[in-house]
Amino acid sequence: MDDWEEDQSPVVSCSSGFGLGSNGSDGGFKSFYTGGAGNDKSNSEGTEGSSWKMTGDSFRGRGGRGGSRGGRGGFSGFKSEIDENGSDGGWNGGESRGKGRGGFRGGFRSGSRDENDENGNDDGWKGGESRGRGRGGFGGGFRGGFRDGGNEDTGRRGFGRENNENGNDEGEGRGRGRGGFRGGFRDGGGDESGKRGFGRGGFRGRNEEVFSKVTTADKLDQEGSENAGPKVVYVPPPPPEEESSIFSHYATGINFDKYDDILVDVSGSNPPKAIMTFEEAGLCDSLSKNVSKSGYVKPTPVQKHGIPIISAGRDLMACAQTGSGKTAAFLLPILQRFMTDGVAASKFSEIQEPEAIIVAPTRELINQIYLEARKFAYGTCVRPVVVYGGINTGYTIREVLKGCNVLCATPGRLHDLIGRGKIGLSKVRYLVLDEADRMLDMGFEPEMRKLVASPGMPSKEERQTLMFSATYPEDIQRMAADFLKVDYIFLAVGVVGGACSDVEQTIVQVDQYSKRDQLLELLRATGNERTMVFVETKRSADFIATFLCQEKISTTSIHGDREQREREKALSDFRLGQCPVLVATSVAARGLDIEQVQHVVNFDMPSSIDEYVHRIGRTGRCGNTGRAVSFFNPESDTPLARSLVKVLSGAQQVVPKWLEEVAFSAHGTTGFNPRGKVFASTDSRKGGSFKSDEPPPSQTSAPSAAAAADDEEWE
Ligand SMILES: Nc1ncnc2c1ncn2[C@@H]1O[C@H](COP(=O)(O)OP(=O)(O)OP(=O)(O)O)[C@@H](O)[C@H]1O
Repeated sequence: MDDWEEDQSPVVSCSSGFGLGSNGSDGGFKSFYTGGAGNDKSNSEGTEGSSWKMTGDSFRGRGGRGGSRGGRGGFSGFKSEIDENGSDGGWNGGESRGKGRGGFRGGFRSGSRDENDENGNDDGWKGGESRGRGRGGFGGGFRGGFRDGGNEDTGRRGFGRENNENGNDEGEGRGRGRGGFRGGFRDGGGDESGKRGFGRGGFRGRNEEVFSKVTTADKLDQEGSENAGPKVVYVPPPPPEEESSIFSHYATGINFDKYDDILVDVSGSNPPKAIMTFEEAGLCDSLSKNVSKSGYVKPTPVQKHGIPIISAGRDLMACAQTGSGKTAAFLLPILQRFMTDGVAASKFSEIQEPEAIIVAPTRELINQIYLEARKFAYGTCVRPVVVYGGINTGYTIREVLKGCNVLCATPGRLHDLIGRGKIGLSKVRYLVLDEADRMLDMGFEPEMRKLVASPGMPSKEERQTLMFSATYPEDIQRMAADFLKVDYIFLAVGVVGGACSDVEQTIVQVDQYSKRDQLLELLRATGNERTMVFVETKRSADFIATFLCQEKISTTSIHGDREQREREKALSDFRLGQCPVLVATSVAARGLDIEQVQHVVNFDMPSSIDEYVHRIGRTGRCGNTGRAVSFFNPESDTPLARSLVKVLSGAQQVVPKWLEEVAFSAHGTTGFNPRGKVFASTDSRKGGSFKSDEPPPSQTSAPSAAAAADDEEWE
């Protein structure tokens, strides 16, 4: 990536006001405009840091902010946006064109709204254009055109046409740029839509909200700094206040009691004895009440073992199958300790020092963990807070400063708040890594190392570190040991990396071109049952969602190119059954606990077997049964065959003959016993016996290459 690209601040949102400006460096120029309402427009060039502000009479909120940042010798990018409450209507547009090194690179994005929803989110239409030439040619792009993203009450004026209930956007794009074109007409709607437009093709403009990895996330939401990237305006709806919603839960399934039969392996010196009931956990009254209000009658194995281990002050690396209650396994003992020892009373302070920090890889997952923490802490003095990217920083900071005992965070936003001096680490007693293998893989490992090395963070000897996942590649286990005390306990419930046996897994051999028809057939057969369809790239998520909508299957989608507001709306529509089909990338593969997901479809096979295990684990949770159908294309998915056979066998599933043959032919037969004991519950300190059969990276499958190209959307 060249310097210029690193300098880009993706456009996050656009809404009201009209802004035009630029903010350059290195011999470029810098200017900034904060505009109020309507058509006000500023175009300031060549002024270092000039700025002006106005507040529109007719609008309550601060107006849009527009700016374009330029790299050396030019400028690029544009953003326009609203304030955190987004209460202002009007319209907004922005344009930027500029010269980059050796050429132009620029962008334009404009937006407008007619009416806001209650959160002030920008519905209505948005349009945008970005044009420009980068080094040696075009590096700009276009995204937008007309975008009509409203709900029923919005988005009916302006240029946008009436949109579907899902708020999917329709846009027109034109442009040239490196890598082609993305735009054209995009129409991703529900029943009423999806008929117009040319889909999304080719080019992908650069100034979109695309990456939410830490480095970008740090830039994303910086507020109050002219040098910063665009301000994120989204403020999520407040969490439920009524007890019935806080404690709403789904019933455990018929296989819940079978959890007791799962083999458990606890290794490490002097592990505390498991508990058999919640009463034995010694929870205080409030917690006990909250546990029963949550519908928990008896602990799952990971809770039976995990709770006493954590209560005894031991570090823990725990592996248990998807949907088996890992979240409560770490939350309950932490909260109990806080109740026993006391925590700082929640009160406003310019810096908050949480006693527990929980990190997870995606925004939706950390929010879910927060809601669980809030549920179990209900009626106690412990205040959990959640922070994640894609929502307004000012709002987030205000929430944190009100008091924070348990901080649930995605890494990018966590580091941002630490950097701003809003979070101090010196009181941290618990550090929890949920989806620990993901938190320690290449993407997040540096962030985690940075976190534990941050000023004030107690050393591993002085804090308790807890790691949870359903999968633990051995190399990650070894690395995880760097974060844990030497005598940590390794807890494996069932087979490490094994799939949940309550999910009936079917592998269907397909070729690339028959997948869509097969998906359609399958979804027509499942009717209104809730189904998650996993695809490998963000682009195909949009494409498949659009296709299904055109086929009158009410579908929504979630992936990292969608704004946070859209992501949360999609999830909520899916949860509520308004859209029974959710097309998702791996951003939704881990941790999400959604009631009544009966089916998972792997439209594209994932590139790793662990990802497969997490994806299919979105169904068959908490003793309920579920089904997973996976489209296996031998042309691209063969490298996964052998691991897949093992996972199927390990979960007592039927292994198709053809898959065994593919697995044999791909890897030879030495030592291959598809029916044998396929996994061991293995602590890597014992030498380990879990060996991945996935090929080394050079042999990765086509989807994984595609995914790499599309990049992924972890927070
Ligand atoms: N002891 C229990 N009794 C009844 N329900 C439970 C119990 N423990 C957890 N649950 C419920 O089971 C569901 C799955 O729990 P949770 O999300 O913690 O699973 P998980 O192991 O973290 O899954 P994943 O690996 O997918 O992250 C949740 O709805 C949770 O409330």
